Amino acid sequence: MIELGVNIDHVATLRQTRGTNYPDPVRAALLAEEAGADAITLHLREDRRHIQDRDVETLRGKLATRMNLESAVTDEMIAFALHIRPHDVCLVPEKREELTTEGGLDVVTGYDRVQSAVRRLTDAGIRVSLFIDADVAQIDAARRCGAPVIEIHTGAYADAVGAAEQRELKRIQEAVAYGRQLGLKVNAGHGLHFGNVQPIAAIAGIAELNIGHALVAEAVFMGWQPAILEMKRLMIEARR
Ligand SMILES: CC(=O)[C@@H](O)[C@H](O)COP(=O)(O)O
Ligand SMILES: NCC(=O)COP(=O)(O)O
Repeated sequence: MIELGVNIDHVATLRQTRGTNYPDPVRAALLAEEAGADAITLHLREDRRHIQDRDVETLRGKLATRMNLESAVTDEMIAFALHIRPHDVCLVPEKREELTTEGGLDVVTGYDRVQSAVRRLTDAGIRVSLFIDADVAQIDAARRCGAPVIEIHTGAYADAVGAAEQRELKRIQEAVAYGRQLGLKVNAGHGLHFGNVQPIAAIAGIAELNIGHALVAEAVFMGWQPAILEMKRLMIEARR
């Protein structure tokens, strides 16, 4: 059964916009679990533009499912992840000036740094995922550096239209098959929404989709829990 990781980053974006203490991303996480989320994903960015350290610390130990903490490969963020000890850490690239995560982690170029982070987190009992593009060399490097999980960046697929969207979908299908061939758990995420999720959810080798921005957007119109219920319904329907 394909799983849904609900990313609560942009509940925090709404809070940070005014510097209020609402909407509370911790409340959003617990309600998301009630609505069927299989995991809660949150990204503590170096610039703290949305999720704050206190959100992660408050949520720690409160989840009935599992925390998937997204983290840049920096000493600060790895130390924080080791302090929190979530079930999962997903290592992601980060650039201050980016609007959102623009591409996958370059494991090939940053191999030693990534491998060291994977080893430290794994030794602490944390399952490590690498957020990478649908690229054979990156998948090979992820496997070689000891990460048991990869998350395929679906942003290029989400941004594409027409023939380009089909090309991106094929790239993702091939990347998922290759990752599974290497024995990796393969997740996917970024930019997925009600209109484009089903072709990705239909890919049999995908274990989990991490979705956030579109759920917060849909919640404005249909409510938070109904949005999560509908996303899960679409995902399960895609697998039938
Ligand atoms: C890694 C990824 O695609 C997202 O989970 C990440 O959180 C994007 O960063 P923003 O949430 O800041 O857009
Ligand atoms: N890793 C992807 C994620 O957690 C959510 O990305 P998005 O749905 O907010 O684009």
